This record gives sequence, C-alpha cells and structure tokens, in this order.
Amino acid sequence: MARYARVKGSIALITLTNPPVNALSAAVRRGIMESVSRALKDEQVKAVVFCGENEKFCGGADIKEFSGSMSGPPLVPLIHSIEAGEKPMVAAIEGVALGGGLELALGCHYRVANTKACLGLPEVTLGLLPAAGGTQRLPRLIGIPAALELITTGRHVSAQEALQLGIVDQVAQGSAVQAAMELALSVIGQPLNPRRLSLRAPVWAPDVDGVCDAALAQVKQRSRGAMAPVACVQAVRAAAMLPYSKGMERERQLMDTLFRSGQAQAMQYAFFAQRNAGKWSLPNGSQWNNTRARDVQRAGVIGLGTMGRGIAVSLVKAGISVVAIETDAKQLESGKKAVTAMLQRDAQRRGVSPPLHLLTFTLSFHQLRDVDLVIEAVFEDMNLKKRVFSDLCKVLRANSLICTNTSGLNVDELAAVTDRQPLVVGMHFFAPAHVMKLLEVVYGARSSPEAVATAMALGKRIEKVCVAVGNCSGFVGNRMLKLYLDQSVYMLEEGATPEQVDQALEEFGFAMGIFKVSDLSGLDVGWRVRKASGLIGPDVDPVKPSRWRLGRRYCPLPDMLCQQGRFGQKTGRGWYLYDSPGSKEAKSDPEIQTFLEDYRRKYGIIPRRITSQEVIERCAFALANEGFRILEDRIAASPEDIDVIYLFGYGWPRHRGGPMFYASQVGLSVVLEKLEHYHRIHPDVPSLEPSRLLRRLVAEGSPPIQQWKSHIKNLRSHL
Ligand SMILES: CCC/C=C/C(=O)SCCNC(=O)CCNC(=O)[C@H](O)C(C)(C)COP(=O)([O-])OP(=O)([O-])OC[C@H]1O[C@@H](n2cnc3c(N)ncnc32)[C@H](O)[C@@H]1OP(=O)([O-])[O-]
Repeated sequence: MARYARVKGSIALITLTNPPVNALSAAVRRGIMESVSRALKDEQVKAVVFCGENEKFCGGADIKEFSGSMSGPPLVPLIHSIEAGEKPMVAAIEGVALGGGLELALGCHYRVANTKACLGLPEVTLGLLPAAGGTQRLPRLIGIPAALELITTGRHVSAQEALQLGIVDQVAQGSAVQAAMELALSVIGQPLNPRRLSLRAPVWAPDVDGVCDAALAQVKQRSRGAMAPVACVQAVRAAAMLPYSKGMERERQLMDTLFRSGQAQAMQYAFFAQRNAGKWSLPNGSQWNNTRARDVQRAGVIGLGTMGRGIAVSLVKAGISVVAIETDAKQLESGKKAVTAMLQRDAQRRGVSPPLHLLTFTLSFHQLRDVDLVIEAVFEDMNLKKRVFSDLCKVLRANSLICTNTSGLNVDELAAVTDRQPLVVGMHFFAPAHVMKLLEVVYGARSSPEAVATAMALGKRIEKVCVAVGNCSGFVGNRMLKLYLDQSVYMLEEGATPEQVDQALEEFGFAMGIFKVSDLSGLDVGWRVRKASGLIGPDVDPVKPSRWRLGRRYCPLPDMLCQQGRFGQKTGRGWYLYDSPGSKEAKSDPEIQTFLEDYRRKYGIIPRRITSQEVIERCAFALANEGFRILEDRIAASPEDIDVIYLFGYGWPRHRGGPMFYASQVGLSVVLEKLEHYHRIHPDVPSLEPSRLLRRLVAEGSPPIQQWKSHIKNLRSHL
C-alpha cells in the first residue's frame, strides 16, 4: 500500500496508495516502512520524496482501525526512522495532509505543498491528540501559540497560510511532487540535523506558562466537558517545558487516556455518522446510489423573513441563481438590503467580490417560470402555505420541484394542493440558515426518489449536512425537542429553576441550556404553535390554567410567561432578564423565582430538590426514547441519522455522540430502568413510557448501536 519507484536517477519516490484519502492503515504503514528501508539501503538513492496517490497526500491515521485491535508497525517509531534517515526526506503535499499525514510530513526534513493543499491536525475533533509526535514537533517548528491554536481547534490551513506559519518550506503553483523532487535534488549533501525537528528547542516565546494557561481557560470555556482539547494543551505545554523524549512520553500517556475514553468513541462515531447520513435510503428501497439527482441552476425563494434570507444567501454562495419573492414592497426592500449585506460581508471576509449578479428580487411570481426548484419560506401557517403552493403551480414549469421550509407541518397535506405531489419535499433549514449546518430533507408519502435525491444533492452543494427523514409532526428534530422541552418545564413546576436546569445541561456539554436557547429563539414561536394546535383556547382558565390537556400533563408556565409579554431576548425578558431588548447576556431574574414560587403555591405543589443527574436523565432519556419511536415509525433510517440531527441542529455536545449514542453508551438496560422509574412517578407523561423498540433491544441483549439497524429490521415485523 505504498509504491516504490526510483525517479530522476537518484530519488526514491514513495507513494501512499490507500484511496480515497490514503489513510495510514496497517498495510500503508508497513509499505512505508519497507520502502524507507529500501531507499536507505539503495546506494543509488540520494534523497526520498513522499507523496499520495490521486493528488491526496494523506488523511491521517485510519480511523476505522481505532475500534479494533491495532496491528502493523506503529506510527511513532516509523516517523522517527524517517526523521533519523541519513538521506533528505521531502514531503510533497497535494490535497490533504491531516492528522498522522501531517505528522508524517513533520518527520520529513522538508515540506512542499501545492496551492490547493490543506493541512491540519484535526485529531481533537475525534477526541484525540496528534500523538505521532505532532504535539512535540509542531511547536518546535512554528512556536507554542500558533501550535496551540492549530492543535486545540483542529483547524485546516491553506498552503499559503502554512507557508506563512512556517509549516511548509515552499508552495508550488503546479505539481508538488515535481517541486519536491527538485528541492530534494538541490539539498543532497546538506546537513540534516538542523532539519530534524525533534532536535530543536521549541521556538522561544515570552511567558509560555501564561500562554498555556490562557489556552486552557479558552478550551474549557469553548468545549465544556470535552477532554481532548485540555489534553492537547497539556501536551503542547510539555513540548515547551520538557526535553523531546519526555514530551513524547507525556504525549503517549495523554493519548492512552483519551483513546480509552468514551469521548473519543463518541466523536469517532459522530465522524462516520455524519458521512453515513449522506447515504440516504427510503423505505421503498430507493437510495443515494441508485437515484439520480437533477441539476439545479436556478432556484426561487418565497418569503424573505429570517429563514428566506439565510436560504437565499446559502444558494447564491454556491453559485445558484436565485429569484427572491416577497408580497410586500417594503418587506422586499428590507429583505434585499439584508441579503445583499450578508453576501457583501461574506465576500469581504473571503477577499472575493459578492455574487450579487445571481440575485433577482421581485414581487412577481411570474419571474419563477424558469426556475428548477422553489423553496417556500413563508410564515408557519398551513393555510398560507397551501395558498402559496397552489399559486406556484400556476406559474412554475411542470417539472419544477416545490420544497417547503416548514419546521414541522404536514408535507403530504401541502403536496396534496399541488399538481405535482412526487415533486414536493420538505427542506427544513435551521436558523440562521446561512450558518447552521443541518438540513432535514423530508420525504412525503408520494415524494419521488428523484426529488429527494435532488434536495439532498442541493443541500450538499450548499455545504449542509443533510439527513433524509420521513413526514410526521416536527419530523425528527422538533418532534424530539418537544419532549425535551416538556421535561424541562415540568422540572420547573417540581422545584427547579431555569438556572439549575441550564447549568446541568451546560455541564453535560451543551453550549447553552434549554431555557437560554428558548429565550434566544423567542418564546412566542412555541406559543403560536400551541394556539394553532388547540392546546390554548378561550376555554382555558386565565387565572389558574389547567395542567391537564388533551389527556395528558400540560405545563402552562411558558404560556403564562408569554401573556406577560416575556418573549425572550427580543423583549429583554423571558426565562432570564436582559439589559435591553435584543441584548444577549442572560441574567437571573428574581421575578421569575417569585413567579415560580407563586405558581407552585397556587397548584399546591411542594417543591423538591432536583439534582443535575435527574435533569440529564429526564432530558436525555426522553429524547432517546422518542428517537426509538421515530425508528419504529421509520421516520429516520438509522440511529446515526437522529444523532447527526442533534449534533448539527440542536447543539448536542459532540463528545457525547448524540442522544442515541449516549443511550447506548450509558447502557440500554439502564435507560429502560430509568424511564420506567420516571414513568412510574409521572404516569400522566406518556412520553416517559419506554418505547417498544427500547424494550425489544434490551430483550435482545442490548446490541451495539452499529447493529441496531439490522435488529430494527428484524424486530419491526414483531412490533
Ligand atoms: C498515533 C495516531 C495519531 C494520529 C491520529 C490521526 O491521524 S486521526 C485522523 C486525523 N485525520 C482526520 O481527522 C481527517 C478525517 N477526514 C476528513 O476530514 C475528510 O475525510 C477529508 C478532508 C480528508 C476528505 O473530505 P471529503 O469530503 O473529500 O471526503 P469524506 O469526508 O466524505 O471522506 C471520504 C471517505 O474517506 C473516509 N475517510 C476519510 N478520512 C479517513 C480516515 N482518516 N480514516 C479512515 N477513513 C477516512 C470517509 O469515512 C469516507 O468514507 P466513505 O463514506 O466514502 O466510505
């Protein structure tokens, strides 16, 4: 898995061959070891160049190997043998040099990249650290502060930035391999010790301790509860403080701890889950590799509210022409201003000119006659959307797709008013749509595989993480969210405060607790949905609203807050207090404490102490339990799909894998036991009743999550 060739008379060219990214599998490592030994022995060979097949240097260690028992030559001594080699070793970096791939290059004496290459040490995103000497060599090459930044974020840098930082010696306009060979020929005979990074002292920086302390504080704040970023800082600190060999020892110890941690497993699971989500399949057997997507050149966006604006920006940035429609001239003008400003800011950041020529703003539906696809993003109101859908059918070409950005309305009901049910799908973006990565592509009962393939391909083109899901109220993400929200407000009734619940969730790893998120999104949104669904009506007692609706427990606290005009950040008051409307810093509000105490008194609830453990169990297990129901109902094809939705759309901490992975890691029998316990205490909350699928999986011996899909298939017939 490494090809050896002698070129230009005196150069050994070692090519890593393990498509698609030339990952350093056992066979590749063995191939490199044998090739290096051959090159060092061959007297005709005066220098060695390393490159990767298909213009991709190397994507790093083979992540698939991490879950099994490791075999083959280990990477650390292999890289040492390259660095210690008595002939110049040059890395020719094309495509990617990531993780172990970059560490291999750092073991070489020289590095040449071509202009399109990107480099980085992304191990931290897999719950690990660059343990093939990366934490010790990089600081010796580019200094502690720059190495800390790259290693703790896992950020990829361009060849140009790598040159500025000093990671590469040269950037070639054309082939990096050609340039590396020329460089290799030119350095034959020159001393190699100065080029061996392990022999260097780290680049001196003032107050290294202070720099490391600041980095530690920053990573703790940024990735709450995640072990890997902290270990990365500790390893780089070792590079600054200890001789190389001791630093390597520290790197290995830290890696051993991380490697065995559940966090690394969760993050590696998330890596593959994200990639598997693109391999969608429908219950009828159509899937990603047997269905062709249509090409989309021109798209329409209906409605230029927050969502429509973000969608238009995402499309235009991907080079798609957009006809943006509003019904009101003032709205159109303000939408135009906002979209233009967003595109200008983005273009300025990237140093390019904004693609404004791709945009048409209009009040006329007739301008949509040439578009390949329309995304409707009007107000979340079924009747309004139906009107828009039937109006669209009058002007669109017969084969244009109609997509709705509804966050939970029935896609089939909308499709039914059109003349093209197979061409209707949901494209559920998350706010702000030009920033948030997640896209739920919702297929209805009559959506054609081609329409699903087209929406998935379009999503990928605009750089979203797309998950195909079935049609039900709230789809996957919001259907589960509702139960998580319910548990949170029930706990307020029972004795908790918003601060306590949020703190528990933030300690678990969420960037923001549920009440802070609700304030950010606006409490009025859910209020409107509850009104539309008949949960709030004129028959509700305004003084002592019922805590029992539609046959189950209901918590009126969020409605009561809205009645007081507390809509969250936008009104300066919600579950928290803000300095002014629109400001972001949440402060505890004594009025809320009094409000909750009055409420409990009014209903005769004796408050009790709610622990962080209870908060996490009730929130996380309620989410997973609904996830199991979603799998039973075939709304999601796999637990990975559900986890990807929670990772990319709802801020679930990556080092916890996702709610389904978390349930599997805690143990399905534990989750079942806990749900039974909470359901016994709260029999009026049907969502806490363990799902049939969870019970069956436990009865089947709690198989690992990777095997659930086949179990679900077998179990479905019994359910
Ligand atoms: C002592 C140890 C110290 C070192 C530790 C490390 O190096 S840790 C590693 C540090 N390195 C990283 O963290 C880099 C991780 N990789 C990436 O970030 C991206 O894959 C990419 C930027 C390399 C290419 O992006 P792109 O959008 O062009 O393509 P794509 O993302 O769709 O992937 C295509 C296929 O390749 C697969 N695959 C990819 N990499 C690996 C791998 N290392 N291994 C195995 N497989 C890998 C991927 O699963 C997919 O397979 P599928 O679904 O077709 O069966």
